[in-house]
Amino acid sequence: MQALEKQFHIDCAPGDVGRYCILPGDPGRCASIAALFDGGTKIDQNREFVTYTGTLLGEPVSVCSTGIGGPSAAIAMEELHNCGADTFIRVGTCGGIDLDVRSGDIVVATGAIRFEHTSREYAPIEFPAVSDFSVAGALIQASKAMGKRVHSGVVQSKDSFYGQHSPDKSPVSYELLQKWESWKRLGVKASEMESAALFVVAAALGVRCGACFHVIWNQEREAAGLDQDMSTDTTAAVRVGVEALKLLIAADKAG
Ligand SMILES: O=P(O)(O)O[C@H]1O[C@H](CO)[C@@H](O)[C@H]1O
Ligand SMILES: O=c1cc[nH]c(=O)[nH]1
Repeated sequence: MQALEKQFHIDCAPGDVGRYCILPGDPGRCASIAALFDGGTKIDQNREFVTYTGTLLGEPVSVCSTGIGGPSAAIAMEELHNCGADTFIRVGTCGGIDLDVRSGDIVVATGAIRFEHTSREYAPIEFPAVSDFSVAGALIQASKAMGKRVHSGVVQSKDSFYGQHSPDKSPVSYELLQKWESWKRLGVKASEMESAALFVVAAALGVRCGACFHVIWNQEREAAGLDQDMSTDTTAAVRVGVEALKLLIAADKAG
């Protein structure tokens, strides 16, 4: 399809969004992210895609929700790119896998397991889903500056939320359970749903993408009888994403 002026899903056109974009999954997170921009104002809302634009350090920046899963995340990234964006930070939630990852911590993805199908329509499975190095570095630096407990490493991206949480109910439980055991033994930090698609689409488009997450819970800590609360306040992860964007803007301005 030819690139339209007004993009088919996000309903934005070139000039509506900044070069720098934050991508939450949840549309309900957009207003609070835009509140951290200077002059953040709502541009449009269509389906799961809610877009605001403002500035940070004088540079136009946007937030656009992706909805849940790789297909809609890939659409958001492609259409934002068509409007001029080239630097993306996913700010999401995740469930911890590694026992050291606790509720309320921050996870920064260095790479993502491609246990989803969207990325296969952009690159052969041998191609790794990796975060942009400078974006991951900015996210780790911002987390530490805020005094947060932060973990960096590989996350698992999947298509089925309940395949993670109720694998026994699935007719393919044999595969879900065996691979989950592999993720644990390989030191995978957490599970979420969009990063693999975003990292691979970013590679296909030649743009930068990183991701940070608020840890809601850790089912492995619960299974091991370790302390385990539920944490739903994503404020810190949102601030990490915005502060990281400022670090990237400042570095880009410095050349
Ligand atoms: O909180 P968000 O960004 O949506 O991220 C996580 O939460 C959703 C599942 O509850 C999935 O989208 C997963 O990746
Ligand atoms: O456990 C979780 C929490 C958030 N998102 C997921 O995909 N899994």
